[in-house]
Amino acid sequence: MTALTWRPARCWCPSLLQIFRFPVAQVHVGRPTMRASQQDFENAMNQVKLLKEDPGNQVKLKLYALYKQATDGPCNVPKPGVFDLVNKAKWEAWNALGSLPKETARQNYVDLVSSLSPSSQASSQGKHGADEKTQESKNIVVTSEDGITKIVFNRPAKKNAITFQMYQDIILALKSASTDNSAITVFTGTGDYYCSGNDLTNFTSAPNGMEEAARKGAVLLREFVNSFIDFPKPLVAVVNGPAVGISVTLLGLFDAVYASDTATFHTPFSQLGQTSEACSSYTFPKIMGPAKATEMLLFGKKLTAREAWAQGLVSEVFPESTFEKEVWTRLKAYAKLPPNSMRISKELIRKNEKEKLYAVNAEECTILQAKWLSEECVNAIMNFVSRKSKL
Ligand SMILES: CCCCCCCCCC/C=C\CC(=O)SCCNC(=O)CCNC(=O)[C@H](O)C(C)(C)COP(=O)(O)OP(=O)(O)OC[C@H]1O[C@@H](n2cnc3c(N)ncnc32)[C@H](O)[C@@H]1OP(=O)(O)O
Repeated sequence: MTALTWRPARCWCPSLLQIFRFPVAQVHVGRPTMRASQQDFENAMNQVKLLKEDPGNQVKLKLYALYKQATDGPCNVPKPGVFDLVNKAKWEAWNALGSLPKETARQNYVDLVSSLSPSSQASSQGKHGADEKTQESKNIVVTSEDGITKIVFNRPAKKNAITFQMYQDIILALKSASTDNSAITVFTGTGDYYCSGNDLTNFTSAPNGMEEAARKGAVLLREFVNSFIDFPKPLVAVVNGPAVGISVTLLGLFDAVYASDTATFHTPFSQLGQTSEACSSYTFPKIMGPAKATEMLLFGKKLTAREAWAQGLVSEVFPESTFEKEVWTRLKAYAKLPPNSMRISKELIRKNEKEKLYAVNAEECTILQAKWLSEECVNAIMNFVSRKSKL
């Protein structure tokens, strides 16, 4: 990205003023601890003007994005042209905040400004030292180190099944990672599983009835998958063990997938009375051809890591004994590549597909919303919950 000029307190460049007015320490994943008042927000804006050191382009972009979100709400202007690099980067940073509420943006802005004390400025300028923990919720852990933001499914006692809260945490983690200092973002799992897919008990607690739960589930799923479609940096899956359901279908939206030879890939949607999601009804036939996609998505055929590699879903398979070492060594090297080149190349690959992906996602969610209310699905889930069936 073209360097964004930093002018300390007394010599503001009017054309860049908007960028520097509104620092964002970090986009909090999880709930803000308190609400910032308008006065806190204005104080923070004044504090920014007093910063003596340039906080770096990434922080300036975050400041800009949070300011716009806090004042104007979600991004509502057309995207600048591909060669208008600075305005495009600003637009992307703002747009990446999606529907983040104004109050949350204001709070994040205030938090960011207060974090830009001399001691915290080093990390916000991308000087990666020791492991910099950016977010931790119980079941999704996010860390950033060596130019890599790592998002970890961390619920090994339940084979990393994804709860309703985890979907929301991942959406926020991706938003934050899209504008942090890292070059690439990686998903992996704790324990023997990569992820066992949707937590099937998500369907069993519906205080306002199943129809309402299914409606909310479809809205959440659509936003969740869109956050993968839109993610601007290289997105890599380090599949450390078996993957089930939505954790498999999402792989079609990743840029690279590295698998241990202990990994398996299983999408038992028909067995569960459900249908495909995460755009897999489009990406899987495209990746592996319709005949192989049918075996997975309709018949629930489980693939070994090598089969998944042969069908183009996995980039490379490593022996379990050397998996972690080899993969992370490679990823650290990739993370040193010029980040903007990688982003732009990804954009070139993704941009012709985006409208199609949004449309497929929307349709899959509508169909699933109805399927979740079907007898086939309810019975399958009840059988799992009452321990009558397993994959
Ligand atoms: C209406 C509201 C909707 C809201 C939904 C929001 C969006 C959803 C969108 C996505 C929809 C669906 C896509 C999918 O992902 S479908 C795939 C779902 N996954 C499964 O069917 C896997 C079920 N699990 C198993 O079959 C087995 O557990 C296993 C993974 C094969 C592992 O077997 P194991 O013998 O090695 O281990 P096990 O003892 O069974 O598991 C240990 C404990 O973990 C619990 N657990 C495992 N997976 C899940 C899961 N997916 N959901 C909930 N719990 C899971 C298991 O119950 C054990 O718990 P406990 O020790 O007995 O307490």
